[in-house]
Order: sequence, then C-alpha cells, then structure tokens
Amino acid sequence: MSLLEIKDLSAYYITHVFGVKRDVKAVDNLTFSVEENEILGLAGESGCGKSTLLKVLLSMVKPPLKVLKGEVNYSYDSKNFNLLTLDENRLRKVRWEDISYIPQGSMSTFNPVRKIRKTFEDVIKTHKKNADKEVYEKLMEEHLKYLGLPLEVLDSYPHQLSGGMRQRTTIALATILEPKVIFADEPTTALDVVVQRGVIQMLKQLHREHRNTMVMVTHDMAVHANVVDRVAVMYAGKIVEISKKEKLFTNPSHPYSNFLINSLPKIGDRRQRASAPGNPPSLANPPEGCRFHPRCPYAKDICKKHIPKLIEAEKGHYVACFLFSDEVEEGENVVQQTTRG
Ligand SMILES: Nc1ncnc2c1ncn2[C@@H]1O[C@H](COP(=O)(O)OP(=O)(O)OP(=O)(O)O)[C@@H](O)[C@H]1O
Repeated sequence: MSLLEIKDLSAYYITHVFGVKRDVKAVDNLTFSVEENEILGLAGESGCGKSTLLKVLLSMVKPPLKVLKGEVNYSYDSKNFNLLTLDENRLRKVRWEDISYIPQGSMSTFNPVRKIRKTFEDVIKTHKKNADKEVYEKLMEEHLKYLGLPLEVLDSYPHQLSGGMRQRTTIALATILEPKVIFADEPTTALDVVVQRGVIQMLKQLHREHRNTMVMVTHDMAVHANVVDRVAVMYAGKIVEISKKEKLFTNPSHPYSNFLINSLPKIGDRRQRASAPGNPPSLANPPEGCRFHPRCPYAKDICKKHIPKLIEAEKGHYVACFLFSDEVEEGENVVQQTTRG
C-alpha cells in the first residue's frame, strides 16, 4: 500500500461575479499515489494547479476553494485515514507532527513582530504538551545545530534574516517534530543560485537521514533533475504524466512533457528550443476533452471529445494520452461546466 493515495480528487475555486458563478477547475479528478520514502516532484507551468493540489493534500482548504469530491488517504505506522474527513482537533495533531509544510515565500511562516524562537515554541508546545521548557529548548537547539543553522536565528525577527537563512529556518521549523511527510511549495524560488544550493542540500540531508516522504512543487526543472525520484507533470488542473525522473528527462511520453523537457537549454546546443504553441487554457473554461489538445501536434478527434485516463503505460510509468491508450477517464465531465448562480 502506498503512503498516500489520492482518489478522484476535484477541488475548484467557486466564485460569484455579478451573480454569475465561476468555477476555476484547479484540481480536476486526480487519482495517483505517493510512495513511502520517495521524493515526488510536481512540475508544470504557473497556474496549472500545483499549489492548490498541495493545499488539498494538507487539507488547508478555505473558501473560495472547495473540495467537490475525492479522497486523500494516508497510510503509515498502522494509521489509515482520509485527511479530508478528519475533524479540526485530529487535523491539528496530524499537521506538523506527521504531515508538515514548507510554504511558498518564507516571510509568511513567521510572525513579523515576534522573535523566531516564539514560533518554534508554539509549534513544539502544541504537540508536546507535557514537555518542560528545558526539553523543548534542547530540541530547538539540537535541531538547528543538526541543520547547520546558527542559534542566533532564534532571537532574531524574521526581517533580520536574509531570504536564504529565513527559508532554511522555515525548513527547520517544518521538520523539528520529524514528520513522516513533508510538502514543500517552491522551496527555492526567489533565491539566488548559491543560496538555492544550500536549501536543496538541506532538504536532501533531511531526506537521506530521516527517510521521510517529500512532495515538492516547483516549476524549476533543474530542481526536479537534482532532487526528486519521480516527477508528476501537471497541465491545466490534470496530471498528464508520472514517471521516474531519469525516464522523464530522457524520454518523456506525453506531448506536453515533451515540450516541457525540450524547452530546457542544454550546454553546447545552440538550436532554438521549441515551446508549445499557444497558451494554457483558462481553468474557468477549459477545452472539452484533453485539455492539451488545442496545443498538441498529435491531437486526434477523440482528444477533442474525451478526457484520456491516466494509465500505467509501463511499470511505474503513467501517462494520460490517447497516443498510448483509448481508455477514457472515469466520471469525466461528472462535475458540470460553469453554471449561472
Ligand atoms: N483564491 C483564488 N480564487 C480564484 N482562483 C484562484 C485562487 N487561487 C488560485 N486560483 C486559480 O487557480 C489556478 C491554479 O492556481 P495555483 O496557484 O494552484 O497554480 P500553480 O501551478 O501553483 O501556479 P504558481 O506556480 O503560479 O503558484 C489558477 O488559474 C489560479 O488563477
């Protein structure tokens, strides 16, 4: 059994503008799994639904985002539960301790008017209620030292740290309770390359030594190439391919993955890179059938009418494309198109 099994998951942003209901189909009927101890990368261009998917996998769903259907089943240490059905108390217990999150933009993690120590104390106290001050002081100091961070960060305000140091402190906070699963949303974005390297090394060290499972969102394919085991490629609210990273980078199957990989510059190769023609669709009104078909050089009639199912084309390699199978997604179009409210 996989550590995390996502089944038929749909989550839309539901808004009303001048009385007209608008559904942004950011996560649409996804079924896939995450294996214990792996690092799964979520790739895809801006706006394809990566951050929204993470929010749902963490059950951090607030209006206008709404889960319409589906399950997010976790299974570890003889615990089995659908995160979306847990009450607030159980959610609070599971978050940080078992399932942790490195959010996009480290500035939002810490309260700007409180020293960083206070945030660490709050997290530890919530989960280790009976521990006395000495115990959690020791835990904080040992964890920071283990990650090579100076203890002075604890007595700093967030704005006093550089972007890189703040991001590494955010990672320290997210991992202090040794979670089973870590979700990271663009952990290296907005950092310069040298600092990026430090952050990546820190994540790799944590994974190597704690054997936790990571799901990492980034649109930076170099980070995928460096860090992850498998990559799930998202396009317009759907997962179109899941593959071992080596296979994806050398021989991508889905035409969109092909564009994504072939648009990467290669040293010594001066040829112009081909990118996908046109633009990604609006998720409020995506095209019928395969969402990539208007930009796909191989589109056939079936692609315009039906949504291809994500099938296992080879062992461990999943692709949703009618070039590989005629299977149609179950429950396609179950959730209706935009309606008047
Ligand atoms: N609060 C919101 N209300 C309505 N639509 C939203 C809201 N937040 C995000 N969206 C839309 O949902 C879609 C998916 O956004 P999401 O942030 O998940 O994409 P992403 O792949 O993570 O992109 P990025 O890398 O730019 O964050 C986009 O079309 C976005 O405009």
